[in-house]
Amino acid sequence: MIICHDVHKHFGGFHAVDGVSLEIPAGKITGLIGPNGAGKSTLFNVIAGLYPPTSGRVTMGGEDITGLPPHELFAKGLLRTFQIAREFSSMSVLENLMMVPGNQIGESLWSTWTNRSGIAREEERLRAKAEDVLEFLTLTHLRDERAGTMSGGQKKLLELGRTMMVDARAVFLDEVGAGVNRTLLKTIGDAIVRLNKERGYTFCVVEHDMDFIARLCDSVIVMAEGKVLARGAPAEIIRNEQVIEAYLGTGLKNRVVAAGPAVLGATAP
Ligand SMILES: Nc1ncnc2c1ncn2[C@@H]1O[C@H](COP(=O)(O)OP(=O)(O)OP(=O)(O)O)[C@@H](O)[C@H]1O
Repeated sequence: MIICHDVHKHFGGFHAVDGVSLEIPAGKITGLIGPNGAGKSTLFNVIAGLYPPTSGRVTMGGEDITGLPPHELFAKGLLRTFQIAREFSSMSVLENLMMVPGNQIGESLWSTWTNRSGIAREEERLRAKAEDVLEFLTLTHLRDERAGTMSGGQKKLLELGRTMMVDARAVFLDEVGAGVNRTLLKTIGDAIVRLNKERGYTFCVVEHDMDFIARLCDSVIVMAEGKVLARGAPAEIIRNEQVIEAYLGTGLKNRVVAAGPAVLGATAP
């Protein structure tokens, strides 16, 4: 379980995250939603070690991980993906996956002279693992394509695949559905559910598409203006008046309740 204890992140006088305490239960899929500028990405960045918090603590499984750099969190199995997928565009899809695990034997110049068979075995192991990941994500047909030629949605699947090359425990996904077509979004959603059910991944998902959140998440945390506004099952959250007001303003709330969840899926004004 990952717990934020009264986390603050200030940029000058601006309180982007303003006293957030929340729990992300192990082995569950938790949604993090809120209007634009609510502080979701900033909180992700604090948890994933990209920003030190101004104050407060983050723990994982009882261990204090506050302010640890991303590579140390990566080694502990905590990974964050980005709104814009980052791939090595001139390398093949397969090579992008094989790049992920750090400290490969072949990375040291000395070992390239002294341990050639060890390097070959390591490469074979990585290749087999990458092939498994491609099959899991239904990307095998793209294995030799240059990653830069993939569609936005395929790049997001590849990013999910990169988390599978290491023993991830907790994965933070930032707007994995943004700009992705419905078919690929379903593939991404299915992969998340399978990783959760079959491999025990813990997920925390920032997403504006409420249908996607409702399909995937066990519970949803709502942030607004740097604070936690509400927490509950997706069905409760889409009917929570405070949440609707935070997204759209009081005057529109009756229309939202009548229209159902998809309206919350629209990017807030
Ligand atoms: N590095 C920064 N310096 C100054 N202000 C920042 C910085 N990063 C974020 N902010 C501000 O903090 C607030 C919260 O931004 P954040 O990106 O965390 O919101 P968000 O909930 O993820 O929004 P969105 O859904 O639009 O991605 C915004 O007002 C943003 O302008």
